[in-house]
Amino acid sequence: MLLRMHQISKSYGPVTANDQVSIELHKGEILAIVGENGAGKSTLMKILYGLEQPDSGTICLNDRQVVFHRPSDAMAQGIGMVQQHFMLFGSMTVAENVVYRKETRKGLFMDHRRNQALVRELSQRYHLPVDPQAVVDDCPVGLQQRIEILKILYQDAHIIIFDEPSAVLTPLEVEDLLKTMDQLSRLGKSIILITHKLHEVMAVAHRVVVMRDGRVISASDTSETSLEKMSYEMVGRQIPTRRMTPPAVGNPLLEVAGLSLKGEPGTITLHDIHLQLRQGEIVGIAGVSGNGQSELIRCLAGLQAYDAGQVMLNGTDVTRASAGTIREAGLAHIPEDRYAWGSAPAATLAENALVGAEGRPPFSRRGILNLRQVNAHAAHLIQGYGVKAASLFQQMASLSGGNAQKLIAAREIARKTPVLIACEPTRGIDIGAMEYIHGQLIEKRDQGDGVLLVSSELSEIMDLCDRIYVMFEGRLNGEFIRGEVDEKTLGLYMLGGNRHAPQTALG
Ligand SMILES: Nc1ncnc2c1ncn2[C@@H]1O[C@H](COP(=O)(O)OP(=O)(O)OP(=O)(O)O)[C@@H](O)[C@H]1O
Repeated sequence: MLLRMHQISKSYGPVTANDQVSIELHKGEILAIVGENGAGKSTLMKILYGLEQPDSGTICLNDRQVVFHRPSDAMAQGIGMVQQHFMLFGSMTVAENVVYRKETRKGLFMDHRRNQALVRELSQRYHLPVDPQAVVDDCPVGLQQRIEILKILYQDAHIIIFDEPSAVLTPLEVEDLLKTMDQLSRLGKSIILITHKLHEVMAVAHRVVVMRDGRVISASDTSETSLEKMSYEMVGRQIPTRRMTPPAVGNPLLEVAGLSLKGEPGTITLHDIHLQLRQGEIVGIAGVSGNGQSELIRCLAGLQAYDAGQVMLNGTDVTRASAGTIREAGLAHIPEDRYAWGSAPAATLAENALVGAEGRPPFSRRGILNLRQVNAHAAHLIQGYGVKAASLFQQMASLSGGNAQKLIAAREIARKTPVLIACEPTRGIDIGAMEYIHGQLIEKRDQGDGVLLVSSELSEIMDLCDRIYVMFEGRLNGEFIRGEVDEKTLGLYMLGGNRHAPQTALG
C-alpha cells in the first residue's frame, strides 16, 4: 500500500473536523474525496501535507509510519499539493518558477539554458506542454495550473493532491486537466482529487470516498457507484430536479447604456456595454472568466470608476455613484472573490452576516447596536442556509470555504433588494447548498425582483437564466432567450467564434 491514513481525528475547539478517518491510496490510482461543505476534506489533506497535525491517528507511506510537522516534510517524502491559489511568481519565467529552490547554477549565476532544458524535458515526459521562457503573468489560468503541476513533478512528488482544481478553469481547461490527471496516473503517479463536481469524479477517478460530518461514509470503485448514489451519500437526501415557471417580466430595474472602461495595460477594456435587467427575470452573463465580467460588475457595484456610460438602478441614476449609494439605491452583490470583497475574515460570523445593515433598524437605533437582533439575524441565516458553524462568534476565517460562501450569499439575498448581482454564487459549494441557493435566486425572481447572474458554469446559466448575454473580450457579443439556444452555440460565442454583429433578444 502506497499511502494509508489510519483513524485520523482532528478537532478545532468543539468542532470535530475529522473523526477517525481512514483512507488508502494505491500506486497509479486516482482517488476522489467528495462531501458537503465542512465535511472535513480540506482538513484531512492539510494533515497529509503537513499543514496541520492530527490529534490522533497515523500516516504510513509504503507501510512505514511518517510524521509531517510542516509541508517541507511531506514534500521530502514525495507528496505535493496543487492549491487553489497558485504559489507562483508572476514576473518570473515558467522555467524559473518550476526549478525555484532547486536551480542549476553556473558559479554564482543561474544556468538559464540548463534550467530551461530541464523544464522542457520534464514537460515532454509528462505531456504537459509549456514554453519555459514565457512569463507566468502572461499565461492563462489553466497554463498556470500546469506550471504548478510541473513544479511538483520537478520535486519528484509521487502523490499529488488536487484541491478543487477545476473551480477556476474554463470548460476546455477542465478537459485538459482531466486528461493530465489520467496521463499522470498511467505514468505511475497517485492522485487525490478533492472536488464538488461529481461528473469529474465519474470521468477520471478510480475510487471515491464520500465524507460527511468528519467521517467516511463510503469508499467504492467509481464503476460501482453513480452520481445519484454519491449525492445521496453526501447530503443524506435526494436532490430534486427543478422546474422553472415562465418569467412574469415587468419594468426595467437595471439599465446600462454605453458603459466603457479603458483598462490599465494588461487588463480588460470594456466596450460600449448595453444591458437591461427587468423585474421578474434572471439574466445571465455567460463567458469564460477573464473576459471583462469582473470589471463590469465592479463598475456596476461602484467599486471601479469607468470612462463613459450611464447606469440606472430601480429608477435612480447611479452613474459613477459610490458603492454605498448604489447599495442604498437597491443593489445587493455576491462578489466573485468571497474574501477580498465579500467578507471580513477576522470578524465574527454575526458581524459578517450584518455588514451593510448595521446602520438600520432593527439592528441599530441612534447609533447603538441591538445585539439581540444582530445575533438572531445571523442565527436565522446560518440555520436557513445550513452553514456549518460552531458558534456565531467564531471568526469568518475558520469556516470552510463553501460555508463562507453560503453565509455571504445568505446575507446578500436576505437584503431583499430589487436587484441582486450574483457572481459565481455557487463556486466551491456542495450540491445540496447549490440547490438551495438556486432555489433562493428563483424565489427572488418569482417575487418580481431581478437577478443578474455572472457564471462561468454553463450548466448553471442554462438551468437558471431567462435571458443570457455572452461576454467576450470586454464586449457583450450575443444575447439569447431561454430555450432558444443550446450549449454548443453559447460555447461558440464564449470563445468569440461568431464575428458578426451582436444578436439581440429584446429587439
Ligand atoms: N482553523 C479552523 N478553526 C476552526 N474550525 C475549523 C478550522 N478549519 C476547519 N474548521 C472546521 O472544520 C470543519 C471541516 O472543515 P474543512 O475545511 O475540512 O471542510 P471541507 O470538507 O474541506 O469543506 P469545503 O467543501 O467547504 O471546502 C468545518 O466545520 C470547519 O468550520
